[in-house]
Amino acid sequence: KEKVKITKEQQALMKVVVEAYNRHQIPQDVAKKLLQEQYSEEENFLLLTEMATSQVQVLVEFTKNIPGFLSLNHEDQIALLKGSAVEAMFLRSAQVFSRKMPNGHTEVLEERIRKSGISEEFMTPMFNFYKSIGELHMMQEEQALLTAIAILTPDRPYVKDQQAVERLQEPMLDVLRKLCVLQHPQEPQYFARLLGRLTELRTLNHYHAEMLTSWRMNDHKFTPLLCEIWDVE
Ligand SMILES: CCOC(=O)c1ccc(NC(=O)c2c3c(nn2-c2ccccc2)CCN(S(=O)(=O)c2cccs2)C3)cc1
Repeated sequence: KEKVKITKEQQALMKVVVEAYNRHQIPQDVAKKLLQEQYSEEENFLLLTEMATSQVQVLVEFTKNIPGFLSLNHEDQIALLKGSAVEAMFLRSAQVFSRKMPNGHTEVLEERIRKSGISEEFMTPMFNFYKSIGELHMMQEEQALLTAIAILTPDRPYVKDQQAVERLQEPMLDVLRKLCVLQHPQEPQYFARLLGRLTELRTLNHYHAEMLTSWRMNDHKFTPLLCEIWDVE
């Protein structure tokens, strides 16, 4: 049984990624608003738009701190951000949702999101994903690395130099694999389960695209940043 050991460089890489990941959380006032007063469907939608917009800003800051990302070809940097924006938001949403919130808060939050004008057929896969992430009880290191791995997916549309992206993604996969072995010795398949969530996450891209179309039908407005990153309007 080879002794799994995280090297000094891998420790350093993990530290940079986790610190960048933790630097931004949902602005407390916004999250509080989502949990408090009664809101109309319209106001819930606006709150989610506000939160999703701040999430994109956070995603860009986080991504810039991924070692090596800024040395990628500029067009490829944009292609990776646009290709992973929805997945990164739902990964982050799942972590917010499954965080030990004071009991009752999760239900209220779920209620708000259900009453925000999002079509029903999108809700089920979204909440199933939140629950499947919650069941993993991921450590913050695992959450941060998994988000970086999702962003550094080489086969996003329009990425030209896929090898350069693979060279950044591989060290992340390697340290996450070692971390899973060390943190979950009784669960040899834990790493595989984490990567399986990335596959489930890709299906949410499809649902999200459908959702955007349905919103545009009943002319819901998004912020310029969301329109830019989601390629709408
Ligand atoms: C500053 C750092 O920001 C964060 O950490 C952060 C984390 C999570 C979120 N999440 C969300 O905005 C969000 C959305 C949904 N749920 N949900 C959510 C919020 C809290 C907990 C769990 C889930 C469904 C629809 N989308 S949407 O983008 O399609 C949308 C629909 C309508 C207009 S925009 C958004 C935002 C910021």
